[in-house]
Parts: sequence; structure tokens; C-alpha cells
Amino acid sequence: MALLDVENVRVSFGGLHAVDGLTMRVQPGQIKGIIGPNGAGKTTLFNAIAGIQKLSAGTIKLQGTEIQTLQPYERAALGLARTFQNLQIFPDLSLIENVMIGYHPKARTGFLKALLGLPSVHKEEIKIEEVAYEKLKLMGLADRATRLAGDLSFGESKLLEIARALAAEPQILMLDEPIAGVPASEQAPVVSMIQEVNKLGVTVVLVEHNMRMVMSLCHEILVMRSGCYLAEGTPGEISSNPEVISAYLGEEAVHA
Ligand SMILES: Nc1ncnc2c1ncn2[C@@H]1O[C@H](COP(=O)(O)OP(=O)(O)OP(=O)(O)O)[C@@H](O)[C@H]1O
Repeated sequence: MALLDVENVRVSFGGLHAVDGLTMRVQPGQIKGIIGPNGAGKTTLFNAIAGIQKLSAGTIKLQGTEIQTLQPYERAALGLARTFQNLQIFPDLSLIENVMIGYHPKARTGFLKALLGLPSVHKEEIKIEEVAYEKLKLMGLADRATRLAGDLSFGESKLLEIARALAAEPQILMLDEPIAGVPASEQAPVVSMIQEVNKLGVTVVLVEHNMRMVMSLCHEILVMRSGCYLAEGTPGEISSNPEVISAYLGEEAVHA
């Protein structure tokens, strides 16, 4: 069974079908890339899976359970975490505080319990801090756990976002253009951290314009054009597919 099963999904804005009957499966353990020319519908599909874009038709299943009507936080609690194209970190909080926020879909402490300061609350706080520290360590940021997030470089901030997404211990990590805007010198660490996370068993789905990165990182790639499925396959199959090449012709140098 696929871990994520996107079936005949349509997202319409008025008369425009930004995603038009798309089907995609993500197998456990994969790094799956979604690519396509500008306006192909990648971001819309990504947002539909994460739950911030309502479907006009179709189903999305996570481990066989339909999730398309669930709120983003409910999907997160079921194991779907995401990062954003634009940084969503809190610069005035420490690195560890930023990551601890990512644990909340799993947290069991309600407002009342927290207010009463029950021992179970303290125990959970310690656990959340431990998990957050572990994720920072994985991203190579543990030595700066108490520093302000605003002091990080852009590439490091991207790693912090990944650490925060991992705090909920997701099964699927969805990355929206993980190296967009990251200077060339800082891209390699982000790519190798994504590989590390995947080696630990987290399935990854990413949208990215940088073809070199997509081709080197992904096990399988889905290509979209005008909201529809164009092709799917390994990086080798995709880069030699004549339809894919022609879809990109006119797109300046395939953003490479
Ligand atoms: N909120 C919206 N309202 C109306 N149209 C939208 C909206 N969001 C996206 N679209 C349109 O849907 C189509 C797909 O857009 P989308 O951003 O998903 O494509 P994309 O493949 O992510 O493009 P890019 O690579 O440029 O980010 C485009 O024609 C876009 O103008």
C-alpha cells in the first residue's frame, strides 16, 4: 500500500483547474519530487495535500485513511509535516523554542492542565525539549540551541525549519522549495540533511525548481503540466523523456 495516495484530485479557482484530475502515489521510504514548468500546479497540489487548499474533487489517503476533509493540524497529527517556501521561523525565539513549537500536533497537554501545572505537564515539557534537541542535533544546530533563530544564516534557517517539522516525528515530510533563495555555498548541507532524514525512515515529498538538486536527490519524480500528470519515473527516465523536455522548452534553461 502506498503511504500517500492522491487520486483524481482537482483544485479549481473559478474556471481554472490549477490541478486537473491528478493521481500520484508516494511509496514508504521514497524521496519524491514534483516538478513542472511555471504555473503547472505544483504548489496548489502541495497545499492540497497539506490541507491548506480545499479540493474540488478527488481523494487523498494517508496510509489508507482519507484525509482530504481534515484540517492541516489533524493531518499533522496523523504524520504529515511540511515546511514553507518562505521562512516561517520566529526570529526572536531560540532555536530550541522554534523546534519545540513543531511538537504541538503530538502534545497531550491541554490548556487547563498547563494552567494547573500538573506533574504530567512538566514531564511532557521535558520530553518535548529532548525531542527538539535531538532534531537540532540531526540538523547540526544543537551547539546553538539557545541562540536566537534570527541570528542564523538563510541556509541554517531552512535546516531549522526542517528540524521543527521533524519534531512531530512525521512519516512524511513535505518540503516546499527547500533550497529556494539559499546561496549556492549553503545548498549542499540542506541536500545532505534531507538525505539523512530520509535514511532515518522519513518519506520525503518535495517541490523544487532546481533541477540539479531534484535529479540528484529524488528516487522518483512526477512531472506536471497545466495541472495534469505529464510523466513519472526515475531521474534518468525523466531527464530523457522527450515530452518532459518539450514541456520545458521555452522555460529558460530549466532553472538549472
Ligand atoms: N489562489 C489562486 N487563485 C487563482 N488562481 C490561482 C491561485 N493559486 C494559483 N492559481 C493559478 O493556478 C495555476 C497553478 O499555480 P501554482 O502556483 O500551483 O503553479 P506552480 O507549478 O506551483 O507554479 P510556480 O512554479 O510558478 O510556483 C496558475 O495558473 C496560477 O495562476
